[in-house]
Amino acid sequence: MKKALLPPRAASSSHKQMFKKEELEKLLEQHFGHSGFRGKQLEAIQAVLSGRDCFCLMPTGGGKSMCYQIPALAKSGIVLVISPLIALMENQVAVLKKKGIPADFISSTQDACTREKIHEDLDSGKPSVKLLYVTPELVATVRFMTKLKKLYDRGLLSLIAIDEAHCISTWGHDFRPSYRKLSSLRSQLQNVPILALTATAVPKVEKDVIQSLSLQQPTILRASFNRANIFYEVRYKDLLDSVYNDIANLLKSSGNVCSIIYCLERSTCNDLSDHLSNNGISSAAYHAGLKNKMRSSVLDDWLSSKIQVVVATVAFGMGIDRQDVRIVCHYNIPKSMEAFYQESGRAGRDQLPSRSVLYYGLDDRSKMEFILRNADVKKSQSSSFSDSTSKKALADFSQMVEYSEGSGCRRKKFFKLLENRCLHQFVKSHVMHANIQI
Ligand SMILES: Nc1ncnc2c1ncn2[C@@H]1O[C@H](COP(=O)(O)OP(=O)(O)OP(=O)(O)O)[C@@H](O)[C@H]1O
Repeated sequence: MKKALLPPRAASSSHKQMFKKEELEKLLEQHFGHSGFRGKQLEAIQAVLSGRDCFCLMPTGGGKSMCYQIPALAKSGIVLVISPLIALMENQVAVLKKKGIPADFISSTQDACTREKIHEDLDSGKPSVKLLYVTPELVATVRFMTKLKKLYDRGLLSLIAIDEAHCISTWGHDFRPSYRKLSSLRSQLQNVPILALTATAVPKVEKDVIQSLSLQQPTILRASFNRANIFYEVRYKDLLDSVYNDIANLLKSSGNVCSIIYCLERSTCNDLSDHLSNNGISSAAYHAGLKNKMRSSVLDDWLSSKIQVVVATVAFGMGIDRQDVRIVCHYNIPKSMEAFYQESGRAGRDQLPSRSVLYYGLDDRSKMEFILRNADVKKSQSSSFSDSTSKKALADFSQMVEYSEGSGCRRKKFFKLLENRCLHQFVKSHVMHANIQI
């Protein structure tokens, strides 16, 4: 079947456009081979296609990218995708190009000639690119903003999608100062719908994202963040003879499955990876202490299944798109429920049964409490870091401890803690006059 875009409709008349579910499903089927939309995808797509701003909370692996990829195919004009990681952009663009969808990215890693070609296309009468991926840093430059304004004035900008939108919020677990600069988008490009996407379910973050981006009466969509295909388990380090052996046995007994093991310290990544390799498990360490070349070769080997297990610090994660991660282990307790949700959520993005195994020990608990307190002391010396921020970090961590030390069904406990946290914060801090769908 020949793949086609929908008949062109002028970007300028976009606000009145209505797209039927069947039309959009056809695009999904033709271009991506999926038989139907998942979770809140359809609502998000219809919201932005009708010209509305939208805040969309979907779980890790929930299919957030479809929420801007389908609009790019449905509408004339360009969808600008703002993404925090160059590796993630490269990956998505390569996948889209393979499918024959005109996508590109602009980044410092490209040679000048490639960048120039993209700019020439953007300046041409009829740009061919449908999805343009850029970093928040680029958007903050005067040169690129001027280019965006020109596209906007010519009616060629159909949507701005902001991936990992929680990075804009200091309340999020991944705050990035460059995201703050995106707050000027709304005033500069007034009528282009903005779609903010995240898997971070904290109301304070949601409120912050919506306010910082000045979203106008946004459609707010929240899919359930329960990851039904992940089995959650906690193992007590103090009851095990050797945690390293336990992990090796877990991996061996599961077959040679794709796995990530998160450790707090680089030295543990190296040690544990050596131990696993000596036990016949194909593994490598990944952390910020390795040279760039080494890091990308480990990533490539893991993405192409040359190695199955990566033993990593949390430097390995955001935007890593391998669908069939079957096990995510935490060798040390994470610092918060949100961090745990994101990290464990890298398992089972293909929706097949997967496992999260957390190794918990009292020493680790004390170590993390020490780190969180110490971070407070360090920051308060150099800036106006507030006491409440440190209290928050320790309170967040205490929930992680509650999860680890409690008994009964981990899934229930995990999602109850996350939900309570959200409801509690919702009541305290969230007054929203918008179209909210849960
Ligand atoms: N409607 C659908 N039907 C089947 N598979 C889908 C559908 N939508 C997306 N997918 C697949 O789900 C996987 C995850 O999608 P995507 O990378 O967009 O997730 P994400 O929400 O961005 O996750 P993360 O927050 O972890 O980055 C991809 O392999 C994608 O092809």
